[in-house]
Amino acid sequence: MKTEDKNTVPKARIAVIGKSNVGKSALTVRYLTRRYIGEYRSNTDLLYRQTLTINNSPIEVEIVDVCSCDLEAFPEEAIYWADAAIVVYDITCRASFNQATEMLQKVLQLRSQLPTVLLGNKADLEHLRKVEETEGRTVGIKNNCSFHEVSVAENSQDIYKAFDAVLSECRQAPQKTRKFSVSKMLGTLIGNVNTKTPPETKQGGTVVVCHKSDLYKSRVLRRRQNFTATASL
Ligand SMILES: Nc1nc2c(ncn2[C@@H]2O[C@H](COP(=O)(O)OP(=O)(O)OP(=O)(O)O)[C@@H](O)[C@H]2O)c(=O)[nH]1
Repeated sequence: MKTEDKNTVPKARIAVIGKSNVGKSALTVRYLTRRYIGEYRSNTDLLYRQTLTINNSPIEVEIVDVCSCDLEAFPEEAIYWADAAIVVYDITCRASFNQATEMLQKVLQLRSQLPTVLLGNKADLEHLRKVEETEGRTVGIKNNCSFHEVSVAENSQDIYKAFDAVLSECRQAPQKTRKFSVSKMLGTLIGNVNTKTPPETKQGGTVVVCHKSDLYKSRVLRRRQNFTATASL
């Protein structure tokens, strides 16, 4: 987490990763907007930015929703970029669980102290379940990270608990040295070399649509604002 000085709002970055179609975009949008949007275009990474209040204190949160379209490659840059990771699988898809398990291990190899959560999504589809809850819990325990089964569709309260807990952990973590600042990177992402922050929307959030391979090189392809209104995301 980055804190620039006493008066600035602390910042935290979360990478949401997992196999394609597990519900990463739905999860991120649900957490930030409380809304469920069923269908998303999914050929780009999305960077969300919003100021939230956690434990009565503001925190500026950036969440990268990593697109899984590129042969399911491990999103290493996102993990180096992040202050926390949320690894998602779909309880109706064994392959997504296997991939989440591998991803979790890789995350912790690269960043052993990174606050990490394992989420088994689509818990509403009990009749299609292929992964038992105990299996997820066991992987969580083995990797020393918290675990929840959730349904983004049904607005499980554990979604908020998981994000809020990881953000609280970020806030408590000592500041780490960054290769580049959040504001500078975002400023560059939106094509503003003066590093001014993008205008806030009424809901206080912005979403930046980024090309997967260019996100961490700070090159923007397109910008959207007011993501709560862009239901086609
Ligand atoms: N039944 C059910 N469907 C869900 C849930 N969460 C997401 N979905 C659906 O799962 C599909 C994939 O959701 P996305 O959010 O696009 O998944 P993603 O992981 O971002 O997919 P990629 O962008 O391909 O990586 C969509 O049809 C969602 O409506 C859930 O909790 N329950």
